[in-house]
Order: sequence, then structure tokens, then C-alpha cells
Amino acid sequence: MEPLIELKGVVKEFRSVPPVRPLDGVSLAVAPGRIVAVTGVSGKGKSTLLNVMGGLLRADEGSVLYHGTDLVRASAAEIDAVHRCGIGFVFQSPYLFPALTARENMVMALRAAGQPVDGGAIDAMLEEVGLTDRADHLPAELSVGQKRRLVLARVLLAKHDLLLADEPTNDLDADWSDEVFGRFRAFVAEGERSVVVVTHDEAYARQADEVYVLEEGKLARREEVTPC
Ligand SMILES: Nc1ncnc2c1ncn2[C@@H]1O[C@H](COP(=O)(O)OP(=O)(O)OP(=O)(O)O)[C@@H](O)[C@H]1O
Repeated sequence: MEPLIELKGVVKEFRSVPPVRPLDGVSLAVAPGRIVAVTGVSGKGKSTLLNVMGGLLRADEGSVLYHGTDLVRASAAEIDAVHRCGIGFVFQSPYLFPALTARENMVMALRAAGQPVDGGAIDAMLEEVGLTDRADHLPAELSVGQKRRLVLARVLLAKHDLLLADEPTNDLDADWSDEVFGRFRAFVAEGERSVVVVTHDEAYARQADEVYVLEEGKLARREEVTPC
């Protein structure tokens, strides 16, 4: 099966003093219908990997092929189109429009993606993430975990086919973390879609279809060890 996204030989170096090279020849193919987890210790480049994969950062070498477009060499207009309709992000910090209510934040996300605004679908999604009674509140009036659930609801409603989620369960308790994973599973079950989730939580990562570890700029697949 054709991968939904494929990274080949990706190198990314930050030319700081001293320079840092979090990605040093990373290759990864993500097939449709898969949840892929990337784990590894703090500061090793997991967020950098997601940013390069989603075209937010340009790699120095290698390619990131998404529906035939190499995001490393794509124009700004091509990258914009990919972000509107193809690749959705859950950032480590939950970004919301501070002057808009929870529901209005959802509406804004759909408009930005050029998608029809379906009030019923928004309310259903808000209910699924337990925010019905907070729908008319501003982000500042939500708890940190509620903000995170709102960000997830927002991205899950927009019809992307690839979701890149950076530590999506930070600030969530175990029940909500499981719930979020269930939403990811439902997302990939709806056709040719995939999720790449970065997490430092090993137990969470193990629920994914494939687990990779990023270490010293290299990505290695973690093979399951079958207990005797
Ligand atoms: N814009 C930048 N300029 C210079 N160095 C950077 C930049 N962004 C990230 N880095 C460095 O690159 C390395 C990888 O950072 P990254 O945020 O990708 O790691 P991470 O594995 O996601 O960490 P964490 O788990 O703590 O979120 C770190 O050493 C970081 O300091």
C-alpha cells in the first residue's frame, strides 16, 4: 500500500552555538489507516520530526513526500494548501483564539480549512470531548485539560487525512488519555487517514500500530517482544 507520507534520509540541523542535529538521516513511511507513535527522551528531536513532517520546518537534506509533493521543496502556497486540507496539527501547547469561545474556535478552524460549518457536528464533537457546558466560554475560562480537549476536538472535526499530534495527552488524566486514543482510532478507521503521535509515555505509545524511538538523530522501530 502506498504510504500516506514518506520521509527519506531527512537531516535537520539547527545552526546554533553549538549546532544541534536532531534528525540525522531519518526515514519513515506511514501507511494509511495506521497510528504511529514516536517516543524518546526529552530534547532528542521528536517535535522537530513532527514539524519537518508537517512542512512547518524545512529539512536540510532528504525528502518528505505527501501526496506527491515534496514538502522540503514545496512553495509556501503549496504548504498552505497542505495545512488547510491535508495535514492537521496538535501542538504541544494548546493554541486557541483567546477572544473566541470554545464553539467559535471550532467554527474558525472549519472556516480556515475551507470546510462547511455544521453546527450539529460541532456540538456533537464538543459533547464527545466533554465540553458541552463550556461551549460558550473563552479559553481563559477553561482548565488546561479542557483547553487540550478543545484543541483535539477542533482538529478532529476538520477533515484532514494526516494528524500530527505532539504530546496530546499532556494535562489529561488516564481516562481522557484513553478517550483521545479512541478518537485517534476512530479517525484512522474513517478511510485513508493516519495519525503520528509523539509521546514520552511508553505505555501510551504501546497502543499504537507501530512504535519508533528517536535517538541520536536516528529513528528505530521498536519491535514487540512477545512474552514467553
Ligand atoms: N529553533 C531551534 N534552534 C536551535 N535549537 C533548537 C531549535 N528547536 C529545537 N532545538 C533543539 O533541538 C533539539 C530537539 O528539540 P525538540 O523540541 O525537537 O526535542 P523533543 O524530543 O521534542 O523534546 P521534548 O520531549 O522535551 O519536547 C533540542 O536540543 C533543542 O534544544
